[in-house]
Amino acid sequence: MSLAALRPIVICGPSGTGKSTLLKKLFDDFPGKFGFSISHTTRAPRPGEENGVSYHFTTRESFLDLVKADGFIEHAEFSGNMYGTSVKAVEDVAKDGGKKCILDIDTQGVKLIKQHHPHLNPVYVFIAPPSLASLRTRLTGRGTETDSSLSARLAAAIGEVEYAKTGAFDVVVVNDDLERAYGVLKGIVVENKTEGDKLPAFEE
Ligand SMILES: Nc1ncnc2c1ncn2[C@@H]1O[C@H](COP(=O)(O)OP(=O)(O)OP(=O)(O)O)[C@@H](O)[C@H]1O
Repeated sequence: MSLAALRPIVICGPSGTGKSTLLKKLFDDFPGKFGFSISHTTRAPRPGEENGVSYHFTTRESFLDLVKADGFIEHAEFSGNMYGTSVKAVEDVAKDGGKKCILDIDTQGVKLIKQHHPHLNPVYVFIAPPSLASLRTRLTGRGTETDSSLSARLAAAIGEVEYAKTGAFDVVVVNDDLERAYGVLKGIVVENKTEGDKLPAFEE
């Protein structure tokens, strides 16, 4: 398949909106068609982890060199180790792996790609909840949140929805009924369709 047909797919949407659920269905249905990029990290490999497979293991010095060279789409430090998604790792999924790269990132990451790495030319997909009330129900139902993490995620969701309202995404998928939403997502990422759903007004 041509590299143009293997444009990376950026999947973005509020926490709890169902991104992982939808992507799991896609990976299960189309084994070998999609891939995630391999991240860089400065942490030491654990037993069984292979360089270039689990992660690109690197020294802090080379990691920082790559940061300076604007080689990362996003990077962050967690408990003393640096982690990042490099531009090259995303390109390699198509070039070396022959797969479409799926990037599950937040709106900050979307903004960084648009500002610093537009040549990646991804298809930007926003996964929207049907309403903020349903997002609250899903996050509560998942059983992973405390009161404060729930409030933080809902506050972040409002900011993400506001960003989506600016037209930053090529296409929107409203995850109301899972099978219906999956059908729309599949149309976009497998059949290269450009029609999605209308972004809800979120006026509650
Ligand atoms: N269409 C749907 N209808 C009802 N529940 C759903 C639907 N899609 C997903 N869910 C449920 O909503 C919860 C959140 O889904 P999921 O974990 O996939 O969200 P996420 O967007 O990946 O969140 P995060 O960004 O925090 O990883 C899960 O419990 C999931 O089973």
